[in-house]
Amino acid sequence: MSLTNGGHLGLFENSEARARQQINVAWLKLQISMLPQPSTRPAGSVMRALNDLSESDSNARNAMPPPSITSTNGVKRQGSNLPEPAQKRKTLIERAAESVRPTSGISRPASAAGQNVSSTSLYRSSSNVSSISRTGSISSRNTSNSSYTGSLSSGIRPPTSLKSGTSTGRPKSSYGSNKPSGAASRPVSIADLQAAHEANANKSKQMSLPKLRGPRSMIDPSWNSMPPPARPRRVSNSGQSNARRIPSVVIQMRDKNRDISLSAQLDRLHIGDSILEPYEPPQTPTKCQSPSRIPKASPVPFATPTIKDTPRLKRKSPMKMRNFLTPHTNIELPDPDERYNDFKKMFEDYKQMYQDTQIKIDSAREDTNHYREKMTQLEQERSSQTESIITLKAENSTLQYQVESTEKSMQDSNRQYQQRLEEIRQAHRVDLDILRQEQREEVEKLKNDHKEEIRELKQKYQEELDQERSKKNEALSQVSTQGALEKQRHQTDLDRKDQEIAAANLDLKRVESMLERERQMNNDLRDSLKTAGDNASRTESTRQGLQAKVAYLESDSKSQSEAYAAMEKCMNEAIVKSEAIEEKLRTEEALRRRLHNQVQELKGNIRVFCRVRPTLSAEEELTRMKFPDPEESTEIEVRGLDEKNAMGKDVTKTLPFAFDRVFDPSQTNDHVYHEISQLIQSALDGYNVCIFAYGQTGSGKTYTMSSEDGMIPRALRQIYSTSKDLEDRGWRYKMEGSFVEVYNEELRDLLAEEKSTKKLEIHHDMENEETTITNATTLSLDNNEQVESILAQAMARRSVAATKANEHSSRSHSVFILKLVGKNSVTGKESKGTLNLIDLAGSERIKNAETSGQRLKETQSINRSLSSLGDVIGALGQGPATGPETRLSLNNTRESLSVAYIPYRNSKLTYLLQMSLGGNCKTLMFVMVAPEKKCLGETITSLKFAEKVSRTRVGVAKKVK
Ligand SMILES: Nc1ncnc2c1ncn2[C@@H]1O[C@H](COP(=O)(O)OP(=O)(O)OP(=O)(O)O)[C@@H](O)[C@H]1O
Repeated sequence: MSLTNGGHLGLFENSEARARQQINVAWLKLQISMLPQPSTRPAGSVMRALNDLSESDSNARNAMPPPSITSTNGVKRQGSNLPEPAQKRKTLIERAAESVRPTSGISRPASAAGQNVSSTSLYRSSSNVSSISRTGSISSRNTSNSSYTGSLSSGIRPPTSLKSGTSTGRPKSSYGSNKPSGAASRPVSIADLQAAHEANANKSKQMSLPKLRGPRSMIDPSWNSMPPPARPRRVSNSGQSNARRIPSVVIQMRDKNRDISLSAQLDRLHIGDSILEPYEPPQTPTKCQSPSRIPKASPVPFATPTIKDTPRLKRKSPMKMRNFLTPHTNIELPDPDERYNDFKKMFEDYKQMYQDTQIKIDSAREDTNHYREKMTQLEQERSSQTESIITLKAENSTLQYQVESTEKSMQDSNRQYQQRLEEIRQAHRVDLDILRQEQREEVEKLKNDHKEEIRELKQKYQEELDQERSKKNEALSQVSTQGALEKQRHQTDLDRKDQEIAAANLDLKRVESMLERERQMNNDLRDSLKTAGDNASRTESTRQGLQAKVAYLESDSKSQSEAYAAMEKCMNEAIVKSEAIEEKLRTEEALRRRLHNQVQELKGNIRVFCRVRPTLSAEEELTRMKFPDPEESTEIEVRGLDEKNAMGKDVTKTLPFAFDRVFDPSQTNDHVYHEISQLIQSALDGYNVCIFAYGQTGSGKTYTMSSEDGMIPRALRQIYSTSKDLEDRGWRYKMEGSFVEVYNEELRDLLAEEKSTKKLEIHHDMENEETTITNATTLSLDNNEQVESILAQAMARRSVAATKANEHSSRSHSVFILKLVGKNSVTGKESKGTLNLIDLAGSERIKNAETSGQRLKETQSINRSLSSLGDVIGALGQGPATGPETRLSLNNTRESLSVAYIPYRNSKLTYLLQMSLGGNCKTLMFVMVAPEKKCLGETITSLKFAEKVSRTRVGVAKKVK
């Protein structure tokens, strides 16, 4: 739409511009044609001007650069292609007036040459205007062209700067066109003027005015580039001359400001040898007022020549008036006839020029009419274009309105759609909320139902579970009760079976021993029987002989009496032999006991066994120990503490120890007891046997002595069993046991009632070599059940005592004393032995123990008693070991003190064990060793003490009387 409008407008403006240019050119031609023809030079000037115009026209047509090319002075036109802001549309007349409106460049004074020669100035001025107009035409043409090509730059007009460059737009063919404007100050000589006039005259001859006329302007494209009617610049009349005043022809244009006076121009002609005045530019630039209307052909634009400007010329150059001709001027005047002829010729020229001009006017009138027609057509076209534009604008407005209404309706519909959408969304949201609420309620309801169901199910299952559990519990309790009963019954049966087995074993052993004895006796009896058989056979033969004798005696009574006496003699001899055999058997039993005792004596009266318990924790660091003789098992090597030798080097010694027997950690209580069982037998044989365990706390003393399979229970069982075996040989034993402890140098009864406050005291019967503890509870070991009872009670008391005195459980020496009194009913012999099984308190260094108060007292007491034990053993080893003498000397006589002093009274423990230590008793010491390295110090101390004891020889044990 805009393109079409632009195209229409551009076309219209082009037409308008062309019309205006045509009018201007016609107007110019008309003016030129109306000019009075000078006789010679002016005509030349006019012709030159027309020729310039033609050349300008030609130049414009032929050498006109494209719209974007530079102007004639080489300066590129600026902004010719730039769109101008929209302007108020003007009428064709106004535009025509604008195109001829003089610019500053136009009003600029012409060159000096133009100023000095009026005609030249006029035509050059015309040329200038023509060039300006051509420039304008260029602009118009450019506009026209751009209207077709650019179609958006229809309103582009030549920039003012281009218009102002009139000096640059001067045609090259114009007079002085090759001169720079700055050279205008040079005075022009008459010779120059004449040369110029002649040149113009020659050109005017070549010039054909009719070429400007004719309908060519309508069909020739170059006509479009014709300049607008150039308005002759008002030439100032400043050019004064001291020459004679010559009536000048003034061409008065419609605008009197633009009067061009030929007379003034003629005044500038140099007459004679007068000095030509330099051109003086007008004080104020001449304004070329554009006609508000297209000039009509009717008014006569020319005025009659006047000379009214002459005084003004005089007035402007008062100084030069002195050079005017005066009656006194001595100047040789030219010939009047010649001057007349010149004037006449000039007149003819003017006349001719007038006629030509008249012809031109006519032609111009025709052109004007033609232009008017054209104008009318153009006006019609314009109006039609305007109407079409209006129509198009209306259509555009309608379309815009439709577009706006459509957009508005679209916006409305969109808004309605949005509203509808929002309503739908709102409704959807509401529905969704309702649905959500319903679903939430439903879910809640379902949850509640499920919870209720779950709760009911839980309750139901819980009840069932409880019932099932109660049933199970009942069944379990029944089963457990039955199991417990069954277990108890089984345990009872088991115990009974064990007892039966033990009894059976004992019986078996007893039977075996009895069998052995019976076998022996049988053998003896067989021997006796054999002897008796022999005797009987002999007796029988004797009897038979006697019977024969009786028979003979009957026949001979004397011979019978002699046979009876022989038989009686044989019988008496058999009885004697049998008695001799029994005596021999008793003698052999005594020999066995003696040999057994000798074996024990060979082993030593104080023997030392070493036992290393196994480690109780795998994380503990152990002492490096070696058992170098696994077969004999009598040595042990202990890697000692780190020490520094004399050189200051770290030295770790390996300490070897040798004992009667060494038990490594793998050895059990069974292995240990097997080694001491012969010693237990000695107690039955009437010896005092003392077995004690020595060692630091936690080294395994109680485990070895008092545990269920320890030495005490095993000893009791063996003693009871052996005593029963000896019954077959006539021995009857009475066994009484007591269990005491020595705590802080006090005796406590472990078998007494809990609330017993009886004080225990030790009494030695040196005559009977018997030790008694007053107020101590003694349990009799008369049968197998009693043995187990004593063991159980002793262990219970021991545990009760340990529990009761837990704070001093390892702080006391426990002593189990079993007295064995036997009597052989056959031989009538008696034996008294005592078995002392002692679990000593743990040896402990005070500096290692956190001891204070009661604890310190306990430790001191323990250490003192242990030290006394060592002293006693050491004294026994150093003494004469005479046995009874020693005891007697210790207890009864001061004289014997010199023999040996055994410090039994230094502690309750040694005093209690006085009868069990020394030459007439068999002593076995267990040195218990803990394998942990943290116990290494105590271990070495214990081993050294045990080694000292082991080296002690206390004489030969004797049977207690
Ligand atoms: N040969 C062993 N085999 C297995 N465990 C043992 C052995 N010897 C000792 N023990 C264990 O070592 C721990 C300490 O032993 P026990 O109580 O006999 O030492 P103790 O020397 O009597 O101590 P205390 O002097 O404090 O009474 C016990 O738990 C015991 O069972």
